Amino acid sequence: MSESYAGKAAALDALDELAKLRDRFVLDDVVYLDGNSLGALSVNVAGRVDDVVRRQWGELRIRSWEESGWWTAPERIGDRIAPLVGAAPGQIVVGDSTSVNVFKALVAAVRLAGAGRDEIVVDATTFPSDGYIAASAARLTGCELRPVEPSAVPDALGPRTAAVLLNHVDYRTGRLHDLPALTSAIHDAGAVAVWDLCHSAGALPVDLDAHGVDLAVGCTYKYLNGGPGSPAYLYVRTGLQERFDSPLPGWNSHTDPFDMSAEFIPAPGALRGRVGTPDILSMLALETALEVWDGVSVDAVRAKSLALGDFFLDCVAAYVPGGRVESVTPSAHAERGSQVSLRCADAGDVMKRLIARGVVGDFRTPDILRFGLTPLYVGFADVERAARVLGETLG
Ligand SMILES: Cc1ncc(COP(=O)(O)O)c(C=O)c1O
Ligand SMILES: Nc1c(O)cccc1C(=O)C[C@H](N)C(=O)O
Repeated sequence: MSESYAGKAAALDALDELAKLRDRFVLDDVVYLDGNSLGALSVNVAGRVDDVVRRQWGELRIRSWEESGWWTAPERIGDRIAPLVGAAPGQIVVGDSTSVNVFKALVAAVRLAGAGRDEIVVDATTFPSDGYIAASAARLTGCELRPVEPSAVPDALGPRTAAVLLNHVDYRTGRLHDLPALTSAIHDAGAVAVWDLCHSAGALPVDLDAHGVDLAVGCTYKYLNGGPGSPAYLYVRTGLQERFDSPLPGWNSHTDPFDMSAEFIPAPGALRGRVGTPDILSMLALETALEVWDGVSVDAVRAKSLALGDFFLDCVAAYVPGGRVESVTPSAHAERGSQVSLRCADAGDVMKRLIARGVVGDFRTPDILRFGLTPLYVGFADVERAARVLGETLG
């Protein structure tokens, strides 16, 4: 049986048009299925960081803010991310962590919603940071916080709803939520839609502009491979930019930072989503990491991601003794992100054993084995091996 799945994997890899992209990354013979936590290093990054450190910083020093394009990096790199999430230029700035951008977006969303709306709806299954920040944002803005399962959000909306914070893909189960339908329901209720794209950007089409999303945030260290702690991003739809009132106005959000005036006059457009001095080393590493996307279509990435997920699940069904694992990731393509999550007894120990045998995924409490599928560098033979080693580990 193992040979037949190995044979199928080889045939699928031979037909895979994205397979050649693997050479753009620094990889070894480990099966790396943790790109949904930390994406792999792309080959161009080390040289760029070396140049930024030695020449731009070491030799040009302060001149680099202008001459090396440091000052405009947040919006320039935002525009580089924009096509990957279906956004026209001028709507994304890069900087700060996702958590900080969730705070900016959510408080700004409540301010955009206006008087009389005093309720924040938050995804009840959310990644913890978003939940903690939503609770704090609610206290700060005098709103009530309502945690609601994403599928129940339409029924929970009402005239009091100011803002809704949702995850596009659930970090634990890999479930993809219906962004177009939920955004539309939120708008019908007169509220502002804020989406967290951490687990979807770079893995599947998001189409922010087409679906009229108001505000969005995401990290860049997962499917965008920006590196550990690489800066996050904030999307502010063009039509809302002039009313976007950031709860963190810093000198970099000002229309004329070097005016150093006591009065705050927000920068035009998405730039007002900036706060303080950008983290240049991480930001320029990210800019270089994004070069791997040159000539790559997000639709092709999505098609491969789904095929990898289907094949992995087939291999798991074939190799893993019955009843030892249960997929909590929906099988329907329209409901699946780019990971497969398996519920498993002793999942923490099982993952340690997999990692010791060269299959790297991760464990999420209480009982989830998480396998991230990054189509830019994961192949069908990788997922066949992962399932085989899982079967041997549990056998
Ligand atoms: C969905 C989601 N939101 C927010 C975060 C937090 O991101 P950060 O650590 O960049 O603040 C993460 C991951 O850490 C995440 O998966
Ligand atoms: N940001 C991370 C980190 O610095 C260390 C380990 C993991 C992470 C993560 O991103 C976790 C991730 N958001 C998750 O989906 O679980």
